[in-house]
Amino acid sequence: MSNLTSEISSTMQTPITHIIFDMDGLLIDTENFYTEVQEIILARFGKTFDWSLKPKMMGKKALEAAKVFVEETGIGDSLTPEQFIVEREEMLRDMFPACKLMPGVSRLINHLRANGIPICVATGSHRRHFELKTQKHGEIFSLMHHVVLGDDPEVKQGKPSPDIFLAAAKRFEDGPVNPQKVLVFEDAPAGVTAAKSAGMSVVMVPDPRLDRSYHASADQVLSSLLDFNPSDWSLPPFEVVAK
Ligand SMILES: O=P(O)(O)OC[C@H](O)CO
Ligand SMILES: [Mg+2]
Repeated sequence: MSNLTSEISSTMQTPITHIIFDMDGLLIDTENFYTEVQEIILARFGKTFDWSLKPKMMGKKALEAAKVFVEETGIGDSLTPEQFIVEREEMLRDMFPACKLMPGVSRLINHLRANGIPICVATGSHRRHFELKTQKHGEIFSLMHHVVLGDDPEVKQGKPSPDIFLAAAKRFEDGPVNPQKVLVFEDAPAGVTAAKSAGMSVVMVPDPRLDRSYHASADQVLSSLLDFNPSDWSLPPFEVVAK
């Protein structure tokens, strides 16, 4: 995989004080499960699921993504968005509990906590999926100050609307936090748009299969959280391990 590490594209006016993490595809590898299940469903209709459709779905609330899926694949006469969700659900609920943390998550979260940087999660996932996905990752998620879910009453519209990030910025202990002081980590184009619309800075960690044209609105693009350098954002540096 080529290294994507890019220079920060905007000049920071205000130092970053708070961090918001996306979840699916950023903290945990669940986006691959969605892809796998959608491939299986489309195969039934003699069609293939590919990476031109994936970016239009990822990061969005379930029903919004389902509508895109049936419309764009032209299977709307045979499967409604609601039926698609039911069919997908049966497979996903068995897969989610086995999800893994993405590379670099543990090191980064523990580092930010150890340095007193307030952190939280803003995910399009609803409560039931969140519980399944985090079953084995309680330790990491317990380090988050709060979690805002896609079915939260304050999240009127899912990503790419800024609702979820603005709600997340309000709920920090010392909130509401000025969006200019917030750094968001995202993998999805809809999430990057949502964070930029909220007035926040964004580090994008995209799947390598995502077309590079989607990278343009992020402030920094990385191949992996392992490549994140806190000093780029005037955050406390990782400790150098003595040899
Ligand atoms: O990427 P997230 O965490 O906002 O999750 C969104 C959906 O549940 C999956 O695309
Ligand atoms: Mg995501």
